[in-house]
Parts: sequence; C-alpha cells; structure tokens
Amino acid sequence: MEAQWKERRVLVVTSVEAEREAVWRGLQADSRFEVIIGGVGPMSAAARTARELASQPYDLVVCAGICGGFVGRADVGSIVVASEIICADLGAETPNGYMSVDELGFGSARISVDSDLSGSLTAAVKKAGIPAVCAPVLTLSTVTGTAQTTAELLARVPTAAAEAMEGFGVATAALDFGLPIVELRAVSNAIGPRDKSAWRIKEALSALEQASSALREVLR
Ligand SMILES: O=C(O)c1cccc(C(=O)CC[C@H]2O[C@@H](n3cnc4c(=O)[nH]cnc43)[C@H](O)[C@@H]2O)c1
Repeated sequence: MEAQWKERRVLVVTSVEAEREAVWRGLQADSRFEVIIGGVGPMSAAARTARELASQPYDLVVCAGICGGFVGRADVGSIVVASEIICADLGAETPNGYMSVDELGFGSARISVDSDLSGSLTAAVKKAGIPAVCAPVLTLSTVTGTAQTTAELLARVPTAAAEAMEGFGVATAALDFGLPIVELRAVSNAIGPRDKSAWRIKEALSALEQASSALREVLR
C-alpha cells in the first residue's frame, strides 16, 4: 500500500465548507489530496466531481461528509464507511410497492466501492478509537423525516447503516472516469422523525476529521 499511494492523487468531495475544513484538517494539508465542495444533493455532487476529474488526473475518489445513521447500527459520532453506495429512491412507485431501476431494467442504483480500501479504512478508524462500521450507505435527494420512510428504506436495503445525499452522484462521476470510489461518513443524527435540534454536527465533524486522518495513514 505504501509504495502504491506515494505518488497518487486523491480527490475528496464534500458537500459544504465545514466538511471540507474538517477533512483538510484531518489530512494535514497532504499535497496528494484535493478537497472540493460538491454542493448538497447527488446532482450537484455529480456535476462538480465530473468537472474536477476532467481538469486533472486522479487515482481515487472519496465522497466524505456527515450523514444520518439508522438507529442501532450507526450512532451519532460514529463513522460509516460504505460497503456499497445505493441510490435508494431511483426507481418507480407501483401498486405493489417500490421498484428500483435495477428491477425496471434501466441500469443500476448500486455502485461498488473499492472494498480493500474500505475495509482497511474501517479498521484504521476503529484503531483510532472511533466506532466504525462498513455497510451500505444510501443516497437520497430528500432527508428522511418520518418513521414510515425509515422503515421503507430498511425494507429496500435491510443492511443499510446510513443515509446521505451525495454518494451516488460522486460515485457515478468516478465510475464514468473509471476510478475507484470510497464513501466516508460521520453520523450527525439518527434517521427517523424530523428533529433538527438533535443533530450533533460539531461532534460529527470532529469524527470526520479523525477519520480523514485515518484515511491519510491508510494511503501512505
Ligand atoms: O434541515 C433540513 O431541512 C435539511 C434539508 C436538507 C439538507 C439538510 C442538511 O443539513 C444536509 C446537509 C448534508 O448532510 C448530510 N446529511 C446529514 N444527515 C443526513 C440525513 O439524515 N439524511 C440525509 N443526508 C444527511 C447530507 O449528505 C448533506 O450533504 C438539512
């Protein structure tokens, strides 16, 4: 791993400035990394990632930021590294329930990650003393705000640990450029009935910073 990543370039895509700053602190301004703001939501994230990938060569793309965690799977302040990136609302409603684009025959709502790197990163985050899981991360255009939607999402993807709004967009751009993708998320809130006062963004940004430090170590 050491020799492999010494000269390589990594693009990290965050959504907002506070996430970019936390990641950059964790990476200790390592010149192998470029950290950009991709905006909130999959469309903006995909467009800005593709624009950056077209501007200079990269070897790896990382989507990083805060997220919602499914209760009992990913607590506030913990880290989720995606084992798979799944767009959980890309499909159709039918009288018999939700059908994904995979079932509809229009491509796939699932993108594979670099599993070796995701596994190593999860282990490194745990070693740094932060609770971490490697599990599917959902991408949604709308933040979940009810118990009913939470249950529906878990019925669609029973092993999901987290949801956020950009992973599938960033991963779509990476895939288009033939690059490996990793998604690194710090849990700021529980997924469920909307309660913005319970979001712990500061705590999540601190975990994101430490996990970014672990990312740098893994890619040394
Ligand atoms: O409070 C709101 O109504 C609201 C609506 C849209 C977006 C937000 C955010 O603050 C999201 C910003 C950012 O954070 C990620 N995130 C964090 N928690 C969640 C979640 O539970 N579900 C989905 N995304 C989440 C997301 O990736 C955004 O980039 C607030």
